[in-house]
Amino acid sequence: MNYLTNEKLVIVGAGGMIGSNMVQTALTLGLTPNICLYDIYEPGVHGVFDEMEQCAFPGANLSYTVDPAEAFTGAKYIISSGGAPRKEGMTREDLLKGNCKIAADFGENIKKYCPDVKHVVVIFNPADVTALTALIHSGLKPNQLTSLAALDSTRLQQALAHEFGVQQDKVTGAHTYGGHGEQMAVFASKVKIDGKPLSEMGLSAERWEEIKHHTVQGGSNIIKLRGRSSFQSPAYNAVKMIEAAMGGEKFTLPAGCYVNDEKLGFKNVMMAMPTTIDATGVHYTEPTGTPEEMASLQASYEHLCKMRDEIISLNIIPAVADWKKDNTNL
Ligand SMILES: O=C(O)C[C@H](O)C(=O)O
Repeated sequence: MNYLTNEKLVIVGAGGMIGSNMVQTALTLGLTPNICLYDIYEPGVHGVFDEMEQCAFPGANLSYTVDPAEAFTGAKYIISSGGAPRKEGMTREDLLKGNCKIAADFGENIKKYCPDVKHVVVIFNPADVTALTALIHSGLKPNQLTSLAALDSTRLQQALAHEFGVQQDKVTGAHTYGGHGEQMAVFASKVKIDGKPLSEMGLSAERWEEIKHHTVQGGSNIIKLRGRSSFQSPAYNAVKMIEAAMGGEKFTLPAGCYVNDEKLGFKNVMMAMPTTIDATGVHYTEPTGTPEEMASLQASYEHLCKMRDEIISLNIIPAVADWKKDNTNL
């Protein structure tokens, strides 16, 4: 097996459904043989470790631990699904306080044990705010950390593919920006169906609203269908982001990234933007769209600011001016 790199990848929350899927996907895609499975629940992570070894991936060099020092030391790439998942009837934001505290500890562990880590992906909810929390506590540079949001774009792509009876990869430009929550901004203006602009496909305004709703409710729909929150699609998307950061196939779906941009008017938040992830990290470009789309992005941004300010008021992250003193990269 030719792996992309030999550097250490740590999967946080490896004993859970998302975590175990990430381990398997990373090995199947041949990212690195050196994967450390970390979780606080020993039997769970031990069980996943045993199963992964029993898959007998050629050349794999797996380890598992419940000790953060052992897990993080020497890590060059980390994906964390280490927060609580939501249950039916909850929004992602109901997890804000508990999961942001977990994200703060996660960031501190990075600072303490692996400050030279290359790229980190945070995918537990509300992902934009947990990722911001981890970034602030870790001391990493903004282009070294991304969060889950791409899933909303693949859901939009899926819905449009079904609508027009085309293969999913024939739908391009189906992107959502802003937060990975009820206030995400779903953009239509760049969508093409098999090369033809969506505006020329005869989609009614009413049907577009339904597709938008399906996209926004994508995570809740999985919970209704499966009785638990999604795990295969976030796992796959997260591993693809790390693959890109390792120098593999570029990741071009909108990922959550840190934005502090006077010109764009988006300041001190993590949000989904038009992004590319490659071996140099995550890079964003300016989102463009119709006035309505830009207004929905502005509303999504303002909502993210409110969540950020809530965790500042809970002392989980410092006030903006203070976090900039602690992490001059931001
Ligand atoms: O919706 C969830 O709770 C999980 C994830 O964020 C998703 O979008 O599927």
